[in-house]
Amino acid sequence: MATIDLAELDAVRVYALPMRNRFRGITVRRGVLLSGPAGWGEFCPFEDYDDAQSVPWLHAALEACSESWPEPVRDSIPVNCTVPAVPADKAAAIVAASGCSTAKVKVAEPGQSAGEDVERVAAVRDALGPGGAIRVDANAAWDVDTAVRRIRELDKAADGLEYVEQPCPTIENLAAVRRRVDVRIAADESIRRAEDPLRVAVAGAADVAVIKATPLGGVRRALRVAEASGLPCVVSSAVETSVGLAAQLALAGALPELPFACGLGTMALLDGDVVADSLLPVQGRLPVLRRPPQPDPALVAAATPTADVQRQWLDRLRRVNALRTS
Ligand SMILES: O=C(O)CCC(=O)C1=CC=C[C@@H](O)[C@@H]1C(=O)O
Ligand SMILES: [Mg+2]
Repeated sequence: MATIDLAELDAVRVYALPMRNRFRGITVRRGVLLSGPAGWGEFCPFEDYDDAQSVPWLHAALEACSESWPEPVRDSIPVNCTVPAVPADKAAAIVAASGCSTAKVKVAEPGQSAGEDVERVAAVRDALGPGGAIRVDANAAWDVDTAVRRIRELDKAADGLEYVEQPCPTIENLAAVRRRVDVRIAADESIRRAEDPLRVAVAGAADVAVIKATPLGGVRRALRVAEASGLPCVVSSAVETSVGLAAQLALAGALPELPFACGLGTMALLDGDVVADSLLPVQGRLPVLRRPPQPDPALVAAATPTADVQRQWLDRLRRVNALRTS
């Protein structure tokens, strides 16, 4: 891969943006924007990722800075709105404000009950109307028997689920659940963290692959994973700013087939952005850009965290880069 060295970058800017609701246990999203000859990239591994796990995230950022993206085969992408594990009335308001006809609903949040999930999903169905599609994401929280029970309940509350994303932790668990329910199974963490993503397809564990350019090492690498999976793919974000999200849209734009809406409506989860023309869905779609959007200096300045946080992220960037090049 023809990536450049950190020393060759034109600019490095740390950002911190608040989340509108707690999501994946976080309330502030942080990362680093990098500028190179091809434009801007974003390095934003979640803070629970160690340095080795963060290496592909840096590959993704440097790809955006130093290479053009593959030729797209479509110019806009249908996206889902993402509903965090919020109370039912708030969930309905998020769906109504989104303009999207597909919603992805977080379920199985630690500390919440099965009843809260059912209420949230039912409220989302009311807000979407009968024509919309609902998918749920359990982030590997259930064992096989619990998954089978909960999926049946949620399928009923949703009046039909499009798919359930990562109900259980292991590929073997996913395969077992898939044999016992009628709802499609999508693999997310199993692909992101698996040594060999192909195993998911091989084990017959999933109907859909959730593919993320940012944690998989960039658009080109993610395209190879998508192809190797042999499954229909949904591109989903890693809750980047519009800079990193543009790479995910480039991936969605370049996939030969795109049978489902993608999980890329996530700018709505962040309270703010670093670019002026934020990639917020319009009538449920986002454009495929040919190059990353340019950050707005005033917005970057407004999102700049304390000197301590900047130092932590620049240290992290240097450590991960040392691993990348070793
Ligand atoms: O797919 C979407 O609708 C939005 C992205 C999303 O849900 C996620 C992004 C980043 C981290 C994850 O916990 C989460 C997911 O599990 O898919
Ligand atoms: Mg997921």
